[in-house]
Amino acid sequence: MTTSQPGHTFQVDLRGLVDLLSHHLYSSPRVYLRELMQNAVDAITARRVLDGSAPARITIRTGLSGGGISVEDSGVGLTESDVHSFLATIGRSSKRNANGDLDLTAARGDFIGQFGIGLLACFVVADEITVVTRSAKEPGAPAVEWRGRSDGTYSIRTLPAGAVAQPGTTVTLTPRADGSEWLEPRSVLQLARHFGSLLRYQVQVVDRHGDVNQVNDTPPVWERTYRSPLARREALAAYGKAVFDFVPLDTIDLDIPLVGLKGVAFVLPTPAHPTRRSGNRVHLKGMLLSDQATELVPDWAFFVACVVDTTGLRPTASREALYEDETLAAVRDAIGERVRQWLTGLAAQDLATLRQFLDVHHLAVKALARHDDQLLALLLPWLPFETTDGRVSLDEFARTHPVVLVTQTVEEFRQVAPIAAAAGLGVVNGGYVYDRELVHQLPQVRPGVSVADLDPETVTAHLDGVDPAAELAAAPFLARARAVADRLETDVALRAFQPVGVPAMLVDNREARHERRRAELSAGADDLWAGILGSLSSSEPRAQLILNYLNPLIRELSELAATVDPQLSETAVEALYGQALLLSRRPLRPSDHALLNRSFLGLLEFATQAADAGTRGGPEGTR
Ligand SMILES: Nc1ncnc2c1ncn2[C@@H]1O[C@H](COP(=O)(O)OP(=O)(O)OP(=O)(O)O)[C@@H](O)[C@H]1O
Repeated sequence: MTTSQPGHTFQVDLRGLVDLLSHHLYSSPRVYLRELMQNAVDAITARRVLDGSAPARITIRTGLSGGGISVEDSGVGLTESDVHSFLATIGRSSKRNANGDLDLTAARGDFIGQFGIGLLACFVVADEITVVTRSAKEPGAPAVEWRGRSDGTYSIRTLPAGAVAQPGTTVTLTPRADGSEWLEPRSVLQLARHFGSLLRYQVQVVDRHGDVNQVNDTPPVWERTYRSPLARREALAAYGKAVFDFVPLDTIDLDIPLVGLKGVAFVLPTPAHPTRRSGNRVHLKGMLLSDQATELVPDWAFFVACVVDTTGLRPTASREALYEDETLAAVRDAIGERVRQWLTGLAAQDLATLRQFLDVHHLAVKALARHDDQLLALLLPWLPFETTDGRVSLDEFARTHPVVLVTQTVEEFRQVAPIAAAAGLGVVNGGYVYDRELVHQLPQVRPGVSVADLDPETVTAHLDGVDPAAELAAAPFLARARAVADRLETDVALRAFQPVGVPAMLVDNREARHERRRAELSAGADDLWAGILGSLSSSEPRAQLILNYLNPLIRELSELAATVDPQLSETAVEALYGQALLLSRRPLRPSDHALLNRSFLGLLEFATQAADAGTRGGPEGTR
């Protein structure tokens, strides 16, 4: 029979707990200074609830003897019993309500801290923390000195009356052997500026010579008053340059009262890669929480980098990231909506900036417009595409081409663009990511425009036929050309097209290419596979080698076919095929390389023989 034991309480290994919370919660030792500044800010906030005119000063002193630093604040201070219950009890915080529960309203509204563990971060860089404090709530109570050590022990003593002149707290750190670099004067000033640039109370760093450096520059640049909108824009741009090291293309004001969020989205002046998102800087009540908060803006808005200060978002316990909750999701949506409004505003009133923006970020906008009908309607006509008329907006293109043809791949576009353009067809390169999908959505936005996929037959159909007599005269050459092309699974046609300089064009589509690949495999396969591959054979159109009758070389080859060495005609056809293949800019297969090689060497041989024959037949002594 089991008997239930009276309640036991967990035992805590203090050394282990201190080690866990100080060394393993945070990503870097540097957060120690953030925790100290944050406690100082919270203490001043608490004192100002008692006395609205109380001083609000935070002084960080560096270069103390032994290499330590101290952080002194004019905050609310602690009585002896406060010290026992808050400083010396891990996990207890004065920033919760009386019954010990987290009073979220007060903690979020007024204080930065809430967990009761922040001070322990100092043990990453310090062996000992000394807190000398005098309470503003009980001015008659003596000042108290508390010494906490990284092994989890502490001592406490009351100081004689008059030892501390004013209410407030001074926290002093004695460095650890391996943490002293973080307490060096230069690191301290850098860290204080990094974390504290937007803190609302004055923060100064004073070195051992008494030189004073300001840490913060309040109010934030977006909350100041300016002579003119231009002066404001310039100030924001200068701030963007200082923080992100780029001059923004434009700035977007952010203001979400629901979570007390204000700040600015800086539009990147150069293209950003969607997967390499810019780091947003999130301050919580002035204190920098993260400079890598990608979660603050929707994925699609990767072309902005934000700096915001908020009172209403929750930090994780390490205070290095935002807590992912519904509020954060709502903030993300609100920022997305603001960026969208900015784009709408540009389309309505500032086309020059819109064009500048699209030049840089069209890819981002294309990604976004696919899922956003409003934005699609707004921006699709302005988006630049590669077309047979050059790089133009779809609106411009559709004005001159009532039927907009779009290719499926870049190589299809490369292959047919010059010929289609010469034949009066309007083709858009749909091979880049999102482009084909977007072009097909154009009729929704611009009714009356029609969009169709371009197929090779459309192009061939638009090329002029050749006069029957000329075709007849070219019959012997065409017969030889067909024999060669047949081995390459290709048909041959004679047409007249521009530009004249192009002797032959290979019109092909994906199905035809698959068909050729299947034939190649089937030729090299054993009986079983050849049978299976053969059964997959389809009657899709083959690739077409279209010879240009307007081209002088083709004309000569067709006219002289009867008198030319058949071997030369065949090599010439192979060379034309090879050249058309190169023009199509398609990746070459080993068999294509072999063909190019063969035909080039073949032509060289014919040329050498011809030169040789010419020399022999020439006057004596010319050799
Ligand atoms: N400079 C200070 N002035 C007055 N009280 C302080 C000061 N620093 C710390 N304290 C007291 O010590 C308590 C514990 O501080 P600690 O930094 O560990 O946690 P916290 O600030 O309450 O919460 P968090 O872990 O979120 O930072 C605080 O709640 C506060 O009561």
